[in-house]
Amino acid sequence: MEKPMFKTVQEVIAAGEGVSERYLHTTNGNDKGQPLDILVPEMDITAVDLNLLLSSSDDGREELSKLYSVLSKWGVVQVINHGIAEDFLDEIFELTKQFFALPAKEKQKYAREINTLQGYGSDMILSDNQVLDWIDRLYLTTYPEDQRKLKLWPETPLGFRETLHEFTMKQQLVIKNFFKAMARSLELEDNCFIEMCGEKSVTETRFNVYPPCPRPDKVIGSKPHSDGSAFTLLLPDKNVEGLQFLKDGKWYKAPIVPYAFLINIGDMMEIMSNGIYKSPVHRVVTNREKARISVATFYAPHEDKEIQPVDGIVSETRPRMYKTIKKYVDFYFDYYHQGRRPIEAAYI
Ligand SMILES: O=C(O)CCC(=O)C(=O)O
Ligand SMILES: [Fe+2]
Repeated sequence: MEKPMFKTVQEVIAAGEGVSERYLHTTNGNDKGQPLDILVPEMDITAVDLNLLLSSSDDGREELSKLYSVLSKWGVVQVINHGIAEDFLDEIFELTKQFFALPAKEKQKYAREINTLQGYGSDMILSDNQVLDWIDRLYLTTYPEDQRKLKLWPETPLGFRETLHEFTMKQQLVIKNFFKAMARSLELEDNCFIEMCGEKSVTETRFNVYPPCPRPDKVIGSKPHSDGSAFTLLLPDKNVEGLQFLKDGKWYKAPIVPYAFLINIGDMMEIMSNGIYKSPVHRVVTNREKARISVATFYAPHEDKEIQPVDGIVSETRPRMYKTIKKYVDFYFDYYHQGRRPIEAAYI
């Protein structure tokens, strides 16, 4: 059960309250008290061209092997030439900015209710010692259309709803194509992943704002986690860094590639690929001067679908590493807010 809700970060700032204890990472195991704002090296992830990935030319095959190497090394890739126009993506960012700039009262019309996920506000607070993230977000199920809670879809700024609908439909195509490319990169049947996820798969879009934070050394924007999705299409801020990925115990910052989708593997794809593509742990650090915005879309199988390593990926040399799982979301957030990896529950 959820604990009583707190103010949003924007409300805390507006009230001039400063950073309360609830946001502070002390020596609770989060990098053993190391400041959160230390400089970290940049990841060497290459960008892949989605259009090229799907062509059956020699260049296409070369692009697929690039995809294989970057995903098996990092679990995250920059995807360019994905078919969504740059001005449309600018519009998404503009509407996100405008929504978070609305007066608190207006945003509260779309507020998340206690014990639910969708809507505007903070993330769920599941225990008294959960360290709070310096983030406000608007979280909406966007697909299938009959799963939408339209009363939580902002009517202001004007055009938000229509543009989010259009964005969702455009992303469906990127998702299908990316699944196909991943299957080909593993020499599997084109539709194996998408079929396991099923027609009733869900997409959810999470609009994030990380306001400027006076204590970037002790306060985190988004605590270390891996996504519970099959994969996540992320549009990170084009101007403000903050997203970092963990590899072999070290943090690396994600490079900014304007208008690319940064796609990261989620736990469901880690299971379906039998661990060849791993769902990376990532976090967002805060910034003293600048607000940061991002828009993340999670694609996940319907909770009733059984997810397991796909046919053709398990062999004598690579035995099955994951159980068959279902209703992942039921325990995901409990693990998440304790800073634990829910995928551990799926290991054989
Ligand atoms: O803001 C970002 O860049 C990442 C957000 C994220 O990891 C998430 O929403 O799951
Ligand atoms: Fe994430």
